[in-house]
Amino acid sequence: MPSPKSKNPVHGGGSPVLGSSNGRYDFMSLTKPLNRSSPPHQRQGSDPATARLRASESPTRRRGSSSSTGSGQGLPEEDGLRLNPSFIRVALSSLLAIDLWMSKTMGVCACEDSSWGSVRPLMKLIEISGHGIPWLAGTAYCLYKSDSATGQEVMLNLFMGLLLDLVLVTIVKAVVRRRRPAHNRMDMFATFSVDRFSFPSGHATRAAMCGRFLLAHLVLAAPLRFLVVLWAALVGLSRVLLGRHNVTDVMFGFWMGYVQYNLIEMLWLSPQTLQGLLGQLA
Ligand SMILES: CC(C)=CCC/C(C)=C/COP(=O)(O)O
Repeated sequence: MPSPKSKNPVHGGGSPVLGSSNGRYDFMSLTKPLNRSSPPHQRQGSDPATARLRASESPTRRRGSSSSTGSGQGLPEEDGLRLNPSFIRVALSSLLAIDLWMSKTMGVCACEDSSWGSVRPLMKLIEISGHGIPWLAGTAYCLYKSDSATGQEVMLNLFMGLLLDLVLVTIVKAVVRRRRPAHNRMDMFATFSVDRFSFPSGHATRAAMCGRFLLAHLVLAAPLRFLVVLWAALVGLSRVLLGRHNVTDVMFGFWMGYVQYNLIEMLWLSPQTLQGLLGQLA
């Protein structure tokens, strides 16, 4: 008499073609027919074709097929469910491999001895142009110096946007915790502890957000507008050339900064809102 385990060939991580003679389970060849002494329900699918089909199934799928007791019904649906996650996993790991390879290849200013090491000082200058401190200090200074209500409104919203950017980037970096590329030298000035992580690039978010802000509110002349776009692109590119970031950190940073600008527009502080807020505080 078969043991309870052999009645349910699905459990125990074993194959439906487990032999159970004298109480022991042995893996049997999947291409050989099952032992004649097996009960009829175990002999289902004992022909070589079905056995091969089962052999190609993963343990998870075998688990899932217990309800159809080897009838084969429901397989196409299960195939759809199982193929997708593995396809996504393969696609993601391929993307990651390409990202790491591209980032390493492009990190040509990562140190002075790198192939483009002589350009490193220029890249570091571009880095400073996208750093949070000059942007916060510059905006606060313009806010203080501005004598028109419109100017103050614009500068205040830019200042709030810069703070929002710092908070959001900190949160995402702390959650994702992706390490910076191995070839990066951590010699950036004024960093927070969360800046040991690289995803997303804070410089890229700031460049995209401030770039959009400048284009929408401050820079109208066409040649200057081109320079703003060029500057934002160079800030992003310099992150990879300096070896600070992987390409995907910068791409995501650009996207995040772009969306952050939409957020600034949505939460725009008008003088009336500001007066209301200040009135509530007083
Ligand atoms: C200290 C302040 C106000 C901001 C820190 C700015 C900073 C160093 C961000 C890191 O940027 P990446 O993520 O692009 O390396």
